[in-house]
Amino acid sequence: MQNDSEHGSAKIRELHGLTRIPETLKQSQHKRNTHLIQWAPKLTERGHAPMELSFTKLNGAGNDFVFVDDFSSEIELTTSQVSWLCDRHFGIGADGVILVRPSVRPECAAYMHYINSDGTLAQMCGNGVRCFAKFLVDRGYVQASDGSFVADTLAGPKPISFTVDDEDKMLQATVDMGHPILEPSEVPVNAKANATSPAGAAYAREIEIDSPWGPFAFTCVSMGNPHAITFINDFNTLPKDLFISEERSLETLDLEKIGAFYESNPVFPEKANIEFAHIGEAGIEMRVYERGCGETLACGTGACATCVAAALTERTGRENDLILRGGVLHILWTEDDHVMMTGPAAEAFEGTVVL
Ligand SMILES: N[C@H](CCC[C@H](N)C(=O)O)C(=O)O
Repeated sequence: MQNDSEHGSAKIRELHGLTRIPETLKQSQHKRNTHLIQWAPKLTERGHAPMELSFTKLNGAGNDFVFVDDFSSEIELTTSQVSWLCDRHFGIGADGVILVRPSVRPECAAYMHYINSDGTLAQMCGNGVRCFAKFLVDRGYVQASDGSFVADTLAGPKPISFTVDDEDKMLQATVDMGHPILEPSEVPVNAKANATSPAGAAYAREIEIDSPWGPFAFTCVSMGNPHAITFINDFNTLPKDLFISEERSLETLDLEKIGAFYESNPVFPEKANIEFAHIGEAGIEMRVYERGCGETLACGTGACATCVAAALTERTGRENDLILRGGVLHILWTEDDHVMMTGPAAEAFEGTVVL
């Protein structure tokens, strides 16, 4: 007969579909009789020798990342290793992992390899590339006195200018995020272009996509990665069960429900980052449900895409403060079609893990 604690553990394991206790857990349970379920791949089951991994934790406006110096280009992480590194209870905790590698482009200082917390690769990461700047400056790969460099990404080279505040160890960077991509087939989104931008580009403007809570109108913009932005003027027009409290506002919108529904909607063949925006008095208020991550406190490419969408739909001008849960990003969509993103980057701590 199982005693209560073993019965309880069996119940938890059953819930999580774990049919056996890893050896390491048996010892820990034996010693500390805990219900800890380790998601970390067991040392003895990796099929390779344990890998010691030094990392640095950085964030841009609360969008946080595990950085790894991979200038030797030897590190390949499995999906389960990325998920464990990003797990906020059993691992380090982050929205994604960034491997810093050499660039093949002579004009670029290094290449940023961004992986979402679910292990999927993404073309670009705006908050991540500002943290990338801080990582390179702090380690002397880029001289602080230079004040600028070019980062290599899957979305192409991104020129960055930066200042370093030695006092609070913060870095402020302005990144040329390049041209917004508006052609529906390139976002990509399965929708016909129904509008033309001032520069003459066809795009999907306020296309209605139905949901169990009614249709939402999305404007679709890529910054190298796909974004779908919906603007909500009056939250009281939305169903009550879309909110986590009686108050109906952007802050109480149940993003786990509505964000997840649209992130994987078949209208987005490569899924999409979903932004919910409201034009406020101090700027564009925005929350984001990210592809491959879920809700994050900020999204740089999402802030860029939302600024472009707000200007395209004549809600605002081409320069806006994007007010996110984790901070404010300043976005300018220039007349010559470059999106300039300005914001902070900070380091939290360094460490070493064994994978
Ligand atoms: N947080 C990132 C975006 C990550 C995009 C990723 N979720 C995807 O496109 O799959 C940013 O600051 O731009």
